[in-house]
Amino acid sequence: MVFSRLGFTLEPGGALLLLGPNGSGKSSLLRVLAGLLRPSDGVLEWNGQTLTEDPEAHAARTHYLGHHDAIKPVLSVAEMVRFWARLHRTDFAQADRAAEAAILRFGLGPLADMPGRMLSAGQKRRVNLARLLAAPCPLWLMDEPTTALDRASIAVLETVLAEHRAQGGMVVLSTHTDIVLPDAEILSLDRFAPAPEGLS
Ligand SMILES: Nc1ncnc2c1ncn2[C@@H]1O[C@H](COP(=O)(O)OP(=O)(O)OP(=O)(O)O)[C@@H](O)[C@H]1O
Repeated sequence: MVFSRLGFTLEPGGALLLLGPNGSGKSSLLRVLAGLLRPSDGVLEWNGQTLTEDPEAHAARTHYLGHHDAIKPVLSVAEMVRFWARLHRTDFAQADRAAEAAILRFGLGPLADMPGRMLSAGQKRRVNLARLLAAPCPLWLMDEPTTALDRASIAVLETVLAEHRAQGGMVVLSTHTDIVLPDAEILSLDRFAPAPEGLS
């Protein structure tokens, strides 16, 4: 067991910051919240409806950014972001405009035609972050999103997070570094570690 007796509620515009040492369960909790991992006990609800009742609806309203960047080596930056934008919209012209705006927002304009295999670690991470803006979703689940980002890119991300929340979006984010997330509720995973055997 990784954690137990853990509970929280996230309101529109809210943010939850997951903290804790390596192995305390931050990624596991994010995967549970994304519907990728089933908890052995407990429930997750969205507006009173259990997630398992309609997993596709939950996937459609959720962005999950895990440790691995979803980068195709042969696709260009523009093609990858456009792919994500089109996946979430029916109006392709609108999707392409959103993709372009997302690319510019994360400073990827000069790299738009660069194939994924030539990107640096921080550039790959920025392409993944551009997905957030290219395809609007209310719930952002982010596993250490600042990894490999330079200070300027972290500042852009902080602004993007604030704008998302100002529009009623929600964020659950794990990190080992400092990130500005005003009024975020803090969940320290080590507080929910199961008691060692014999002490429970
Ligand atoms: N697929 C799996 N099967 C078995 N155990 C796993 C699996 N994935 C993770 N674990 C274990 O669950 C625990 C929590 O891992 P998790 O990746 O959630 O931690 P974390 O808090 O995100 O760590 P880090 O800060 O290192 O990213 C660890 O002890 C890990 O070994």
